[in-house]
Amino acid sequence: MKKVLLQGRDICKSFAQNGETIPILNKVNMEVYEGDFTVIMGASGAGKSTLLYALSGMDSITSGEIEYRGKRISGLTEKEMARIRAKEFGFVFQQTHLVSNLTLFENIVVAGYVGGGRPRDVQQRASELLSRMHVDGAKDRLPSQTSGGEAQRAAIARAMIQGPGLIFADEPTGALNKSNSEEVLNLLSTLNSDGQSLLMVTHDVRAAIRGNRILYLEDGKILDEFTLPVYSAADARQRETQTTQWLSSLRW
Ligand SMILES: Nc1ncnc2c1ncn2[C@@H]1O[C@H](COP(=O)(O)OP(=O)(O)OP(=O)(O)O)[C@@H](O)[C@H]1O
Repeated sequence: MKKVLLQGRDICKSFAQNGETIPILNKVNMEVYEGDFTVIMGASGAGKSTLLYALSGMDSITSGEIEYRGKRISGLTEKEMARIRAKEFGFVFQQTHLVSNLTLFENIVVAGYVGGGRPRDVQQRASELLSRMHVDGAKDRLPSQTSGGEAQRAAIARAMIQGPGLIFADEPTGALNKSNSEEVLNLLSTLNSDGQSLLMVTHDVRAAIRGNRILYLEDGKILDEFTLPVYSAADARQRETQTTQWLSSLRW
Protein backbone atom coordinates (compact mmCIF):
# COMPACT_ATOMS: atom_id res chain seq x y z
CA MET A 1 0.00 0.00 0.00
CA LYS A 2 1.18 3.51 -0.81
CA LYS A 3 2.40 5.74 2.01
CA VAL A 4 0.84 9.15 2.52
CA LEU A 5 3.58 11.76 2.15
CA LEU A 6 1.59 14.96 2.52
CA GLN A 7 -1.88 15.34 3.94
CA GLY A 8 -4.16 18.37 3.96
CA ARG A 9 -7.19 18.34 6.25
CA ASP A 10 -9.98 20.90 6.04
CA ILE A 11 -7.65 23.52 4.58
CA CYS A 12 -9.27 26.94 4.40
CA LYS A 13 -7.64 30.01 2.95
CA SER A 14 -9.18 33.46 2.58
CA PHE A 15 -7.75 36.72 1.34
CA ALA A 16 -8.74 40.15 2.59
CA GLN A 17 -9.67 42.47 -0.25
CA ASN A 18 -11.13 45.97 0.05
CA GLY A 19 -12.25 45.25 3.61
CA GLU A 20 -13.94 42.00 2.55
CA THR A 21 -12.84 38.43 3.26
CA ILE A 22 -12.73 36.35 0.09
CA PRO A 23 -12.68 32.59 0.70
CA ILE A 24 -10.57 30.70 -1.85
CA LEU A 25 -10.04 27.26 -0.28
CA ASN A 26 -13.00 25.86 1.61
CA LYS A 27 -12.10 22.75 3.60
CA VAL A 28 -9.82 21.06 1.10
CA ASN A 29 -9.04 17.47 2.04
CA MET A 30 -6.36 15.73 0.03
CA GLU A 31 -3.28 13.59 0.27
CA VAL A 32 -0.17 13.09 -1.81
CA TYR A 33 1.29 9.59 -1.85
CA GLU A 34 4.97 8.78 -1.84
CA GLY A 35 6.29 8.02 -5.32
CA ASP A 36 3.24 9.54 -7.04
CA PHE A 37 3.14 12.25 -9.64
CA THR A 38 0.04 14.08 -8.41
CA VAL A 39 -1.52 16.86 -10.46
CA ILE A 40 -3.93 19.61 -9.46
CA MET A 41 -6.18 20.97 -12.20
CA GLY A 42 -9.09 23.41 -12.14
CA ALA A 43 -10.37 26.54 -13.85
CA SER A 44 -8.36 29.75 -13.80
CA GLY A 45 -8.78 31.41 -10.41
CA ALA A 46 -9.97 28.17 -8.75
CA GLY A 47 -7.16 28.45 -6.21
CA LYS A 48 -4.68 25.86 -7.52
CA SER A 49 -1.57 27.95 -6.82
CA THR A 50 -3.01 29.05 -3.50
CA LEU A 51 -3.41 25.38 -2.55
CA LEU A 52 0.15 24.54 -3.65
CA TYR A 53 1.61 27.41 -1.62
CA ALA A 54 -0.53 26.46 1.39
CA LEU A 55 0.52 22.79 1.27
CA SER A 56 4.19 23.67 0.93
CA GLY A 57 4.10 26.15 3.80
CA MET A 58 5.06 29.02 1.48
CA ASP A 59 1.86 30.72 2.54
CA SER A 60 -0.17 30.50 5.73
CA ILE A 61 -3.57 28.88 5.93
CA THR A 62 -6.66 30.38 7.58
CA SER A 63 -7.57 27.06 9.23
CA GLY A 64 -7.04 23.34 8.83
CA GLU A 65 -4.05 21.09 9.21
CA ILE A 66 -1.16 19.94 7.04
CA GLU A 67 1.00 16.92 7.79
CA TYR A 68 4.22 15.86 6.08
CA ARG A 69 5.43 12.31 6.71
CA GLY A 70 2.90 12.07 9.54
CA LYS A 71 4.11 15.21 11.35
CA ARG A 72 2.08 18.35 11.58
CA ILE A 73 3.75 21.21 9.70
CA SER A 74 0.93 23.74 9.81
CA GLY A 75 1.32 26.07 12.76
CA LEU A 76 5.14 25.82 12.86
CA THR A 77 7.12 29.03 13.23
CA GLU A 78 8.41 30.58 9.99
CA LYS A 79 11.95 29.51 10.95
CA GLU A 80 10.93 25.88 11.54
CA MET A 81 8.93 25.85 8.31
CA ALA A 82 11.83 27.36 6.37
CA ARG A 83 14.06 24.52 7.61
CA ILE A 84 11.57 21.89 6.40
CA ARG A 85 11.15 23.64 3.05
CA ALA A 86 14.91 23.81 2.55
CA LYS A 87 15.52 20.17 3.47
CA GLU A 88 12.42 18.39 2.25
CA PHE A 89 10.79 20.41 -0.53
CA GLY A 90 11.89 21.50 -3.98
CA PHE A 91 10.11 24.20 -5.97
CA VAL A 92 9.70 24.77 -9.69
CA PHE A 93 7.72 27.76 -10.94
CA GLN A 94 6.47 28.99 -14.31
CA GLN A 95 9.30 31.56 -14.32
CA THR A 96 12.63 29.98 -13.38
CA HIS A 97 13.70 32.72 -10.92
CA LEU A 98 17.34 31.89 -11.71
CA VAL A 99 19.75 34.61 -10.61
CA SER A 100 20.56 36.45 -13.84
CA ASN A 101 24.25 37.19 -13.18
CA LEU A 102 25.13 33.64 -12.09
CA THR A 103 25.74 30.73 -14.47
CA LEU A 104 23.40 27.75 -14.38
CA PHE A 105 26.00 25.80 -12.37
CA GLU A 106 26.44 28.66 -9.89
CA ASN A 107 22.68 29.01 -9.48
CA ILE A 108 22.48 25.38 -8.44
CA VAL A 109 25.47 25.31 -6.10
CA VAL A 110 24.30 28.48 -4.34
CA ALA A 111 21.01 26.72 -3.54
CA GLY A 112 23.07 23.80 -2.17
CA TYR A 113 25.23 26.08 0.00
CA VAL A 114 22.13 27.81 1.37
CA GLY A 115 20.92 24.35 2.39
CA GLY A 116 24.15 23.86 4.36
CA GLY A 117 25.90 21.32 2.11
CA ARG A 118 29.70 20.95 2.03
CA PRO A 119 31.10 22.85 -1.00
CA ARG A 120 32.81 19.84 -2.59
CA ASP A 121 29.71 17.61 -2.17
CA VAL A 122 27.39 20.34 -3.43
CA GLN A 123 29.53 20.98 -6.52
CA GLN A 124 29.71 17.29 -7.34
CA ARG A 125 25.96 16.86 -6.92
CA ALA A 126 25.27 19.99 -9.02
CA SER A 127 27.40 18.58 -11.85
CA GLU A 128 25.63 15.22 -11.65
CA LEU A 129 22.23 16.88 -11.67
CA LEU A 130 23.06 19.11 -14.62
CA SER A 131 24.15 16.05 -16.51
CA ARG A 132 20.99 14.16 -15.50
CA MET A 133 18.91 17.15 -16.67
CA HIS A 134 20.84 17.17 -19.98
CA VAL A 135 22.08 20.72 -19.50
CA ASP A 136 25.76 20.07 -18.79
CA GLY A 137 26.66 21.70 -22.13
CA ALA A 138 25.10 24.97 -20.95
CA LYS A 139 26.26 24.89 -17.34
CA ASP A 140 28.70 27.79 -17.65
CA ARG A 141 26.24 30.08 -19.39
CA LEU A 142 24.08 32.79 -17.84
CA PRO A 143 20.32 32.13 -17.85
CA SER A 144 19.92 34.78 -20.58
CA GLN A 145 22.25 32.74 -22.83
CA THR A 146 20.13 29.57 -22.62
CA SER A 147 16.82 28.42 -24.09
CA GLY A 148 13.69 28.50 -21.93
CA GLY A 149 13.84 24.69 -21.74
CA GLU A 150 17.48 24.64 -20.62
CA ALA A 151 16.80 27.29 -17.98
CA GLN A 152 13.78 25.41 -16.67
CA ARG A 153 15.74 22.13 -16.57
CA ALA A 154 18.44 23.96 -14.58
CA ALA A 155 15.70 25.23 -12.24
CA ILE A 156 14.60 21.61 -11.76
CA ALA A 157 18.22 20.68 -10.96
CA ARG A 158 18.21 23.49 -8.38
CA ALA A 159 14.99 22.07 -6.89
CA MET A 160 16.70 18.65 -6.63
CA ILE A 161 19.95 19.79 -5.01
CA GLN A 162 18.89 18.90 -1.45
CA GLY A 163 17.38 15.56 -2.48
CA PRO A 164 13.84 16.70 -1.66
CA GLY A 165 11.10 14.33 -0.52
CA LEU A 166 8.59 16.23 -2.64
CA ILE A 167 8.83 18.63 -5.56
CA PHE A 168 6.11 21.26 -5.91
CA ALA A 169 5.75 22.54 -9.47
CA ASP A 170 3.47 25.44 -10.38
CA GLU A 171 2.77 25.50 -14.15
CA PRO A 172 6.37 24.46 -14.93
CA THR A 173 5.71 24.55 -18.68
CA GLY A 174 3.49 27.64 -18.66
CA ALA A 175 6.15 29.91 -20.18
CA LEU A 176 7.62 27.38 -22.64
CA ASN A 177 7.00 26.58 -26.29
CA LYS A 178 5.85 23.10 -27.29
CA SER A 179 9.25 21.46 -27.76
CA ASN A 180 10.74 22.98 -24.59
CA SER A 181 7.59 21.92 -22.68
CA GLU A 182 8.00 18.40 -23.97
CA GLU A 183 11.64 18.30 -22.81
CA VAL A 184 10.72 19.53 -19.34
CA LEU A 185 7.78 17.11 -19.05
CA ASN A 186 9.99 14.21 -20.18
CA LEU A 187 12.40 15.14 -17.45
CA LEU A 188 9.69 15.29 -14.79
CA SER A 189 8.39 11.88 -15.95
CA THR A 190 11.91 10.44 -15.69
CA LEU A 191 12.41 11.87 -12.21
CA ASN A 192 9.11 10.32 -11.16
CA SER A 193 9.93 6.92 -12.65
CA ASP A 194 13.20 7.11 -10.68
CA GLY A 195 11.10 7.47 -7.51
CA GLN A 196 10.76 11.25 -7.06
CA SER A 197 7.38 12.36 -5.66
CA LEU A 198 5.90 15.35 -7.44
CA LEU A 199 2.91 17.64 -6.96
CA MET A 200 2.20 19.82 -9.99
CA VAL A 201 -0.40 22.47 -10.78
CA THR A 202 -1.30 22.81 -14.44
CA HIS A 203 -4.18 23.75 -16.69
CA ASP A 204 -2.58 21.93 -19.63
CA VAL A 205 -3.93 18.44 -20.31
CA ARG A 206 -0.68 17.42 -22.06
CA ALA A 207 1.21 18.23 -18.85
CA ALA A 208 -1.43 16.70 -16.58
CA ILE A 209 -1.28 13.29 -18.30
CA ARG A 210 2.29 12.90 -17.02
CA GLY A 211 0.75 12.37 -13.59
CA ASN A 212 -0.75 9.16 -12.27
CA ARG A 213 -3.36 10.95 -10.17
CA ILE A 214 -5.19 14.14 -11.13
CA LEU A 215 -7.24 16.14 -8.61
CA TYR A 216 -9.77 18.70 -9.80
CA LEU A 217 -10.28 21.80 -7.67
CA GLU A 218 -13.57 23.68 -7.86
CA ASP A 219 -15.47 25.95 -5.48
CA GLY A 220 -12.62 25.75 -3.00
CA LYS A 221 -12.78 21.93 -2.74
CA ILE A 222 -11.43 18.86 -4.48
CA LEU A 223 -14.41 17.98 -6.67
CA ASP A 224 -13.11 14.72 -8.13
CA GLU A 225 -9.98 12.75 -8.95
CA PHE A 226 -8.82 10.63 -11.85
CA THR A 227 -6.17 7.95 -11.72
CA LEU A 228 -3.95 6.83 -14.55
CA PRO A 229 -1.27 4.19 -14.84
CA VAL A 230 2.32 5.41 -14.57
CA TYR A 231 3.16 7.46 -17.68
CA SER A 232 4.42 5.83 -20.80
CA ALA A 233 4.86 7.73 -24.06
CA ALA A 234 3.21 4.85 -25.94
CA ASP A 235 -0.19 5.61 -24.39
CA ALA A 236 0.06 9.41 -24.34
CA ARG A 237 -2.74 9.86 -26.88
CA GLN A 238 -5.07 7.51 -25.04
CA ARG A 239 -4.33 9.24 -21.72
CA GLU A 240 -5.08 12.60 -23.28
CA THR A 241 -8.44 11.37 -24.61
CA GLN A 242 -9.42 9.79 -21.28
CA THR A 243 -8.38 12.84 -19.27
CA THR A 244 -10.20 15.23 -21.61
CA GLN A 245 -13.33 13.08 -21.32
CA TRP A 246 -13.07 13.10 -17.53
CA LEU A 247 -12.62 16.88 -17.50
CA SER A 248 -15.64 17.38 -19.77
CA SER A 249 -17.75 15.17 -17.52
CA LEU A 250 -16.95 17.52 -14.62
CA ARG A 251 -17.89 20.66 -16.49
CA TRP A 252 -21.54 19.77 -17.07
N1 LIG B 1 -2.45 37.54 -2.19
C1 LIG B 1 -3.71 37.57 -2.67
N2 LIG B 1 -4.59 38.52 -2.27
C2 LIG B 1 -5.86 38.53 -2.71
N3 LIG B 1 -6.36 37.61 -3.58
C3 LIG B 1 -5.54 36.65 -4.02
C4 LIG B 1 -4.18 36.58 -3.60
N4 LIG B 1 -3.60 35.51 -4.19
C5 LIG B 1 -4.57 34.94 -4.97
N5 LIG B 1 -5.73 35.64 -4.85
C6 LIG B 1 -6.99 35.31 -5.52
O1 LIG B 1 -7.30 33.97 -5.22
C7 LIG B 1 -7.91 33.35 -6.34
C8 LIG B 1 -7.18 32.08 -6.65
O2 LIG B 1 -5.89 32.41 -7.17
P1 LIG B 1 -4.87 31.29 -7.65
O3 LIG B 1 -3.71 31.98 -8.25
O4 LIG B 1 -4.63 30.35 -6.54
O5 LIG B 1 -5.74 30.56 -8.77
P2 LIG B 1 -5.30 29.51 -9.87
O6 LIG B 1 -6.33 28.43 -9.88
O7 LIG B 1 -3.89 29.09 -9.64
O8 LIG B 1 -5.42 30.40 -11.17
P3 LIG B 1 -4.61 30.40 -12.56
O9 LIG B 1 -4.89 29.06 -13.21
O10 LIG B 1 -5.24 31.51 -13.32
O11 LIG B 1 -3.17 30.60 -12.24
C9 LIG B 1 -7.93 34.36 -7.46
O12 LIG B 1 -9.20 34.95 -7.52
C10 LIG B 1 -6.87 35.35 -7.04
O13 LIG B 1 -7.17 36.63 -7.54
